[in-house]
Amino acid sequence: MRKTIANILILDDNSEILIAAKMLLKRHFETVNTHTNPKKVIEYLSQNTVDVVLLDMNFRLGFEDGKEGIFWFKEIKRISPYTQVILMTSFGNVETAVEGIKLGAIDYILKPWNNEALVETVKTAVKQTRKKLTTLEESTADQQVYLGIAPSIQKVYTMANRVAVTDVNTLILGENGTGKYVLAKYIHDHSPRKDQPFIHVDLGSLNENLFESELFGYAKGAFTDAKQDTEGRFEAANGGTIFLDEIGNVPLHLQAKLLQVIQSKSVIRLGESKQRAVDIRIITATNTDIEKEVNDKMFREDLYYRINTVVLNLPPLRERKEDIIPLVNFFIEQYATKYNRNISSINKDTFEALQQYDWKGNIRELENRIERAMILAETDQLVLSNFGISAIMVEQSDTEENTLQDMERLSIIKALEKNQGNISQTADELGLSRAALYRRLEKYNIKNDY
Ligand SMILES: Nc1ncnc2c1ncn2[C@@H]1O[C@H](COP(=O)(O)OP(=O)(O)OP(=O)(O)O)[C@@H](O)[C@H]1O
Repeated sequence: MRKTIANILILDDNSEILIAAKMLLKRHFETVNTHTNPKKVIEYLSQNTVDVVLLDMNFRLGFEDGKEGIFWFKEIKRISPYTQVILMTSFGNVETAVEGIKLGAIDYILKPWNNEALVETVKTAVKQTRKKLTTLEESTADQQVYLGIAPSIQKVYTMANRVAVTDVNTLILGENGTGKYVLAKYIHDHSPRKDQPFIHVDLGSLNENLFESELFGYAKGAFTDAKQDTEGRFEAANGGTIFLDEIGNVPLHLQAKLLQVIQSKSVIRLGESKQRAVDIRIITATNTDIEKEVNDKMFREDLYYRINTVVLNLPPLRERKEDIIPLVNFFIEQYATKYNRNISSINKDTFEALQQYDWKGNIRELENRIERAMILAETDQLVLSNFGISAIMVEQSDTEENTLQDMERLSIIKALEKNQGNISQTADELGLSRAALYRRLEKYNIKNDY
């Protein structure tokens, strides 16, 4: 059975209910998580996109009037307005559930539930969330992008402007949250294909069963659930751009199938033999060290050379610290509008701490933390605790980085000494290219006067 790609969260204090609901829903939806603690759920929602929450109305014995459910329902909607909430209630509490519906819950179900009805209710809710998110994506299609002042990022966007007007295959590299999707969309929006579709496929989230049917489409009857002829994502992108995200996570045998489409610019739907030509521009991205994957024979070399005509390297945020404060201001402005908050300032110490913090999750983490701060702030000035960051975390991230950098500096000096300043031998010993070694000598201000 084809599972619906969706993230479902079930929140109930009764672990038996959680197990039963998870077992049922896991058969129909890609990701199903459960939780007994509503506070943890709020934290999870501020970091993740959740399509649907199934929310129990009563948490503690003796508090069975459903009021707690309403409280947590409001919290969920405040943190994640696009998530749909289905209330779970017992017969005696229908009135409170109806109150929840008036406040915006999509539906309620009575415990014990009917399995089929529950699955259908969740499916309808997922569709609603998707509709809202698509509208949101469309309305933010020409959302402002903060390009950045650091030379490393400016180089990337200058290059992006140049490749945008061509059709060359472009590979975007960067850690999680560095803006690979944003850059791919930017290239599309600045290309002659901008009025045609931009199709984003997260290859990492497609399991093997879905891979071919999602990408290549299928003919009616090709498998049990194939009720009608359906085009795949490559065909949907015809005339425009397809963005193949997380390409480094595709298993070897499926890489061959991708290579074939990229080479021939045509697809064959499952259950058909007819080739269908597609006019597409291909942008790929990964956060893996793809060259290493190629060397380790985990990624096909021929596919790598197909996709990497131009490579754009997005630097992590900790290596472009000059962009942290402008990005903070950028997101404050966006979320002030979204949450209707009159916040425009941060105290100086907080600014400094934000700049020191190492942002392992890059721009995504920064954006999430600012959104959280904008929701939680009690005054019109943001303080560090609103970001969920403590002074200790800042200090640790700073010393961790320093220690690592100190260690790297020291090992370079030792290797240089040992090889009496010979750059090629030193680079070899350190497993670096000559260029990479020169960059580090400059970065750590090491003079090679051996
Ligand atoms: N230049 C930018 N200007 C404004 N917002 C940005 C920029 N780059 C990234 N962001 C924001 O940061 C978040 C992460 O960006 P994006 O999804 O493009 O990163 P990614 O590298 O594709 O992440 P992942 O590898 O985890 O999929 C998004 O919410 C995006 O809106």
